[in-house]
This record gives sequence, structure tokens and C-alpha cells, in this order.
Amino acid sequence: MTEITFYQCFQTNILNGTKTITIRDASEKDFAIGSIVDVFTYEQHQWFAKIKILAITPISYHQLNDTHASQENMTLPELKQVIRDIYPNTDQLYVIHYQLVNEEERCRQ
Ligand SMILES: CC(=O)Nc1cc[nH]c(=O)n1
Repeated sequence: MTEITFYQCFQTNILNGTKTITIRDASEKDFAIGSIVDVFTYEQHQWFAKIKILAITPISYHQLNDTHASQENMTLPELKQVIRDIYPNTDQLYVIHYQLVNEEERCRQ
């Protein structure tokens, strides 16, 4: 998997570094750790960043906590509502930890 999409409403927080995880279902759990992935908006499929996949850990909906909320730049009730809206019938989820890739840094590697 070499690309991922995010809803436009998350774009600012991804780019300013206040959203450092994304919680997905099993259909999006198979990114290679360490890979660099192109990031597009879900709505317009507009490219806006590259991220490095740092870790992917399974989690159930009921295990979501304040740390996850803070990593999503939300309160826990907000996060639980967002996840329920996106995945209404899914309990098994995956936390994808990522780091924004700075284009200049990438060229130096
Ligand atoms: C497009 C899409 O599914 N976006 C999501 C889903 C879950 N979390 C997130 O940050 N973005």
C-alpha cells in the first residue's frame, strides 16, 4: 500500500503535526513499517503530504483512551464519535502511527 486518504477536515492537523495517528479498519492495516506513503484528501483525491509509517497496532474500539484522543488532537468523546461515524459496525481497529515527512529531509536520506 503506497497511499492513504484522509478527510479534508484532518488536513490542517496532519500538516501542523498535531495529529500523529490514524485509526483504521482491517482494510487499511497492511502498510509496511518504515514505508513512505503519499497522502491524499478523501474528497478530491488531492495530494498534500508524505508520511512515514512508524507502527501499526491492533486495538478494539473499547480500548480507545485519552492518549489516542490526544494523538488525534481531539477529546476522547469526539474521537469515539468520529470512529463510530466512520466505522459504525467495526470493533477491531488498528492504530497507525506516522510521522510527517519533510521533503528536504527525505532528499538527504
Ligand atoms: C478517509 C478516511 O477513512 N479517513 C480517516 C479514517 C479514520 N481516521 C482518519 O484519521 N481518517
